Amino acid sequence: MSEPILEARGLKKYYDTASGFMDSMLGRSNKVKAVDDIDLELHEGETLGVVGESGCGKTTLGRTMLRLIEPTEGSVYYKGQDLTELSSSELRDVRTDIQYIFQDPFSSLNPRMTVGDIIGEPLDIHGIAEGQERDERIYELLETVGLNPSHSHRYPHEFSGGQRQRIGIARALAVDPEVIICDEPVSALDVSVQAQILNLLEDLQEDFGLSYIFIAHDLSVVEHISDRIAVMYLGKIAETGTTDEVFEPPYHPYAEALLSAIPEPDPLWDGEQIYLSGSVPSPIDPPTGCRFHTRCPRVIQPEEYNMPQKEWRQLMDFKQRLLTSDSLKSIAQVTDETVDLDSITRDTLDELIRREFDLPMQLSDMQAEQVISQAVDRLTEENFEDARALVADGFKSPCEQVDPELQSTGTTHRIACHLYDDDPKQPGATNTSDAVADD
Ligand SMILES: Nc1ncnc2c1ncn2[C@@H]1O[C@H](COP(=O)(O)OP(=O)(O)OP(=O)(O)O)[C@@H](O)[C@H]1O
Repeated sequence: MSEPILEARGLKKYYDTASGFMDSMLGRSNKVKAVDDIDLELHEGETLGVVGESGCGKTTLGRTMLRLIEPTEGSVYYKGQDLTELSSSELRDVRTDIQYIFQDPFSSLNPRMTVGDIIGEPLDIHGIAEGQERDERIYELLETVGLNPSHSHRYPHEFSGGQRQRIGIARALAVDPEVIICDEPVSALDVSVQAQILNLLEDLQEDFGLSYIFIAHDLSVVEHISDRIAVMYLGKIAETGTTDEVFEPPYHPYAEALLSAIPEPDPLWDGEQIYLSGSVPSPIDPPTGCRFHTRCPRVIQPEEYNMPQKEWRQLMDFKQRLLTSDSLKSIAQVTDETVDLDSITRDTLDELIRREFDLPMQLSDMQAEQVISQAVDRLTEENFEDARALVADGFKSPCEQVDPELQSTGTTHRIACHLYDDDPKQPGATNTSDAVADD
């Protein structure tokens, strides 16, 4: 493969959320780890899809790569030149080579400017064309993106969503870029219009030899347009590879869940839909070890346990709830007003908890049964501290302990998951075939 045209190395963006003067004075700040140590490569002429749920850091990554947002740490190389070291005037020159297309085609276009001036603005800023030449370039760009050149005097509100996104694309093309970072360019559009914009982007790539980073929250959108895909979770890359590699086993359990959520029957996916427990944790205080362990359907059991995977996942959910709740009501999610939690018997509480977490009255593993049983004893006494200590110690996954590195599982395929650790001393070490068969 050719040298990367655009490359991120150890890229981090932490947002400071200190809320006021006192916070800053006292050094109290919570950092939102939006992008946390990412390596990424874009090769010439290719499309790299970047996928993940809302809030996982995709936009921050895209904007940091263009230095629209200053990175906290790390480097971004464009044709080998470190963009993080450039002065603002040097950066302005490079910005003609790397352009950005925004998600919302309406709010990203100035409503008081005609379409001609919107597209002409980058030509003016970079001194590319003026007068007659400028007008001709604008007409040519409108035609290139499938719009009528005679509409150049119209305003953005006179166009449909899809047409506005075409205007955004024409504006990006105006400076004759080499790379375009497309940030969810079709998410705000109807499905039928989405296909037209994707086709247009593909045609433009072929005609002008463009390279794209294509950001989306949905794998089905990037599936057809991407040569390679990077799956992001909570500021990190969970899996990366060619589109075929990402759509075929072995999977990162998060990528597998995203694949299973693709709405229509997908020719590349024939598994069942996987439902993830809980919601995406806060990037201010991400989970220890593997960030996905709090929701992972395949979170690894400690060596001493042997129970069905679903049971272990439910126990981990119980643990998380207990560690973050301070009342029996919130632990067992009691909504029934007739249940008096102040005088609840041990057996009733036991039943409520097991029902809430879909656990059998007797766990399949005796050692684990002992832990939950003792925890319920402590909870009946409202001794939350001891109950928490019991589950924190008794239900500890190897996945919580070490942050997994991205490791090769194929020529260009890499997964950051302890299921695929080769080093037997590492937590959760199993070989790949065991990991798949185990599921
Ligand atoms: N300026 C900011 N200050 C503080 N936190 C921010 C800022 N911008 C984004 N964040 C936080 O950083 C995290 C990543 O946000 P980002 O917008 O990059 O994610 P995303 O994957 O693009 O999400 P979406 O698809 O919803 O745009 C989120 O938790 C978000 O709340």
